[in-house]
Amino acid sequence: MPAQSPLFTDLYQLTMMQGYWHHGLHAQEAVFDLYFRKLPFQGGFAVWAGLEPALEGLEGLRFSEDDLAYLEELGQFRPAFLDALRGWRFSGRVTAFREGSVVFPHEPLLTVHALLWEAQLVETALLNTLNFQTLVATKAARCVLAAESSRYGGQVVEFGARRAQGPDGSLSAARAAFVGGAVGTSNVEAGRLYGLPVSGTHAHAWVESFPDELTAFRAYAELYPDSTVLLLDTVDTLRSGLPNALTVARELRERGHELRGVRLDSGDLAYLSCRVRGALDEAGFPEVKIVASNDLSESVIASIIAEGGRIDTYGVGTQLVTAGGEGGGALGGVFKLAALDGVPKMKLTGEPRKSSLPGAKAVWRAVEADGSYALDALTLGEAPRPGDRVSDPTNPLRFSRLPGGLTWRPAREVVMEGGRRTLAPEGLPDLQARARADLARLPAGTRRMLNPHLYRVGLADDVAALRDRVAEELRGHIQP
Ligand SMILES: Nc1ncnc2c1ncn2[C@@H]1O[C@H](COP(=O)(O)OP(=O)(O)OP(=O)(O)O)[C@@H](O)[C@H]1O
Ligand SMILES: O=P(O)(O)OC[C@H]1O[C@H](OP(=O)(O)OP(=O)(O)O)[C@H](O)[C@@H]1O
Ligand SMILES: O=C(O)c1cccnc1
Repeated sequence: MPAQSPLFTDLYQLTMMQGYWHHGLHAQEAVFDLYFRKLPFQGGFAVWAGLEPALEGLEGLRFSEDDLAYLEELGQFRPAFLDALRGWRFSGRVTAFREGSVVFPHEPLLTVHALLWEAQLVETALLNTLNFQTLVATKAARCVLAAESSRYGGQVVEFGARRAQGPDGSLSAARAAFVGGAVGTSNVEAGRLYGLPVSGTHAHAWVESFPDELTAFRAYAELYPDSTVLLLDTVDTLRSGLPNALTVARELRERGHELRGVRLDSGDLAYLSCRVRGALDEAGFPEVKIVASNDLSESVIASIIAEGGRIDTYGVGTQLVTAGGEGGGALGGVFKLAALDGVPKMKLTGEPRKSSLPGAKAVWRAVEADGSYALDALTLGEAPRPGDRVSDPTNPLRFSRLPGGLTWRPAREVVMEGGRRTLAPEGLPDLQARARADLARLPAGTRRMLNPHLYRVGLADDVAALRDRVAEELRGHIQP
């Protein structure tokens, strides 16, 4: 959900805001870039998500009288500054990748051109929304790529509400998982809020609440004759759940209905799914789907498929909504000042990996003749040309010359002007479709889970030269 309160920010943004205002610096034209330095999950790509809620949040940002009263209570804010916040709104321009695009480290994913005090305030909420949703959309895309690698096909449903980082974490994870390719969620409120398909089966407690498993299965099927998915493992998957499900499937058919599916929730899911598939097919129920759950992740899904598993739908909870696994947990996106009143700015710092790129930059994506993506490049404006040199953002010693035969497209567009969205809100199915199409355009090695090929983002010489010049100027201030 968008964080629309202007108090959803770190205190220091507000204290700096007051400081800029106090010193008459607040109305300088600032340029801030939002980017991350490292791909999550040791993967080869990220799926950019959260832009819609982020823009919605920016557009609606206002200080209410309650907000101002609370700030006054904190005792650090002067009445004249609080007065200046009355009627304040975000009036900047935002340039960004379209939501659902595949994105890579070191490229500005979103750039804010705004008055310094406006841009400073919105850092926290922008990073909160975009870091988390990009992380979860990426995790979902990884699970979906794994599921779809089966020759029988496979889909992913988000099951994580009970294990998510709080109610708001669960809702935005459900949204982001859908952008990344999940077909729906078990979270009904997420379904309502975002218009996502909701689906589900039943729990062990249902079976335990009846005298025996068959009675429980029959009772559920009676109530939901066209959408029943029976959980097989409360007693014993193969020796009780499966035969009872077959009995119910036959009884439903006699009444003119079909059992929708069965769910496996423990044991060796590859082995069990093969046994269950075989039994269902043999009994004349090839259309009954097999759902699996139990601490699934992209690597477990890939393993089940490599073992010949026959699962149609993977219900992924904890690992998806908490974006677990190596290199997961959080996306380290940052928001860095790149220019102020036209003067390029950068952070140098003791750790070269963490220095930022000064100047207002354009991001370009090179497309091969067959439509696949070749590399991205940052310039100070112009499209890259064949023969231009591009260097690795973290290592100037690694550079190459751009080949010909590529079509260079601006990777981003203006999505907000004067604090108002210029891009009509896009539907979530469109965002999911964009993610799917973009992933398909990546070199296959970049989509690989293990040791993926690293997609190249290069700095054009104008960007690298500006960085070196600003860095040199900053070093000039270092005390001998
Ligand atoms: N064929 C498989 N290949 C790889 N991993 C699997 C396979 N089958 C299941 N797993 C995964 O192995 C892990 C452990 O499975 P197991 O059934 O032992 O879980 P458990 O948590 O001990 O069982 P329960 O949920 O009944 O307590 C789970 O993450 C599950 O998704
Ligand atoms: O495992 P996740 O990916 O988080 O997916 C959701 C899990 O939630 C349910 O389990 P439940 O809460 O009943 O716990 P249990 O299966 O561990 O007993 C369901 O049966 C799944 O196993
Ligand atoms: O519908 C289900 O089967 C479900 C939903 C949430 C978590 N575990 C299972």
